Amino acid sequence: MIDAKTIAIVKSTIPTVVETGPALTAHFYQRMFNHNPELKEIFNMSNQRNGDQREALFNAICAWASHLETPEVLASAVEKIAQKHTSFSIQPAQYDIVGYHLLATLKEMLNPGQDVLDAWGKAYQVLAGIFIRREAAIYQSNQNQDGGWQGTRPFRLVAKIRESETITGFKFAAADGGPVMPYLPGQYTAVWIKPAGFENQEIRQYSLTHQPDGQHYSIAVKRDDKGLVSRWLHDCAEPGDIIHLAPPAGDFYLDVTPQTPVSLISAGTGQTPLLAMLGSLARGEHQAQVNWFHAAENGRRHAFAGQVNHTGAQLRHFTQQVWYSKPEQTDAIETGSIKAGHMDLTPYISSLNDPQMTWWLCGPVGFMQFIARQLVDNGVNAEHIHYECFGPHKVL
Ligand SMILES: NC(=O)C1=CN([C@@H]2O[C@H](COP(=O)(O)OP(=O)(O)OC[C@H]3O[C@@H](n4cnc5c(N)ncnc54)[C@H](OP(=O)(O)O)[C@@H]3O)[C@@H](O)[C@H]2O)C=CC1
Repeated sequence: MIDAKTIAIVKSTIPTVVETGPALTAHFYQRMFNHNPELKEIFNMSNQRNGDQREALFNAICAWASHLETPEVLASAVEKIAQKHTSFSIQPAQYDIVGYHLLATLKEMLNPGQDVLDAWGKAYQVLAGIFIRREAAIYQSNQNQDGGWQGTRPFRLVAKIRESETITGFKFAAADGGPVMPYLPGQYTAVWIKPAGFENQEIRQYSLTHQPDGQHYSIAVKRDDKGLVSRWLHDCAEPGDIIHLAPPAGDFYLDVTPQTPVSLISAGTGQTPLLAMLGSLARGEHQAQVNWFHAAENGRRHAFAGQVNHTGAQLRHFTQQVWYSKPEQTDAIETGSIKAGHMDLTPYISSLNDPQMTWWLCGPVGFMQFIARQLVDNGVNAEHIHYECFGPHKVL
């Protein structure tokens, strides 16, 4: 609980902090990486370069400062971040480092006086305590599961499967040959790598694409010409290689009754968490309607078509529609379920808009905004729309 005086002081300084925003976060990160360069092994340095990480930290701090009296409003945001932190194996001592540099940054940039620094210090300690306790609980729960572990565990790459021109699947088994803990459909693992030639260790989250089998984890990765980790996985990783993985985590997972209708809506590699959801619906012999809507550039870039057809065929009530934004002559447009152009759900929403329908979105943020707008404009209850942004979270 934070006392009223502290809340009043922190709140009174929010406008100054917002005004100084980008300069403040730039100073903070520069300071922290200068003094504690070991943190470069944990932070995604690509997100540092494009500013996403800075924006995310700044937004999180402002959200916290604005809701000091009602922290429960931030419960789902806290859970999302805590889950992600566990895949980075964040430890309590790292909160002390961040807190130290945060206060030093406020002092150096704003020189607001000791009362203000003390108030921000107290508010930060409370927030850090919430994360530390939640993350400790997740670590403990992972450790206690059959096949669970804390931190990272060496896995052997057992298969590398080309799923489209740009997307490749990677299947891993624990290097010790032991079982691996289950996960919920939609959760991710994190890949930890530092191959020769990398300046820092890099950690990236990838959604788990298949059903838990107690022995393997499968992910799928789009090769990004500028992406350090995706290029390494595509171009260098070979079956037999040892790669370290974090335990599965994430708060975006399918949690529905067998009677709940489900629409899974994705673009590009955004389909990866939804593939696991589709698989779990088939495995659970889902009673209600299941719809698969997917956008890809063209047939060469349309991954997992076979897996979706195969899984969909096991479902009692299944429909599928696919859109190609840049179709090629060889693509069978307007035959079967493939259309040209961007995804347009308008013709489907009214027929699908069972009040119980749940909508699960994953893809580029702009795509999810585009689809969420179509849904909401056509009367879908926003509370039935679930989505995930990889990288720092955005509100649709
Ligand atoms: N668990 C998670 O949260 C995961 C999230 N992702 C995210 O999913 C995204 C996948 O990206 P990627 O595979 O590169 O997708 P692409 O850029 O290849 O896009 C796939 C399709 O979506 C269309 N599209 C993209 N943006 C829009 C838009 N604003 N409105 C309408 N249609 C759009 C594209 O059309 P066009 O050709 O016109 O661009 C294309 O047809 C990434 O942002 C990634 O971070 C991926 C995996 C897991």
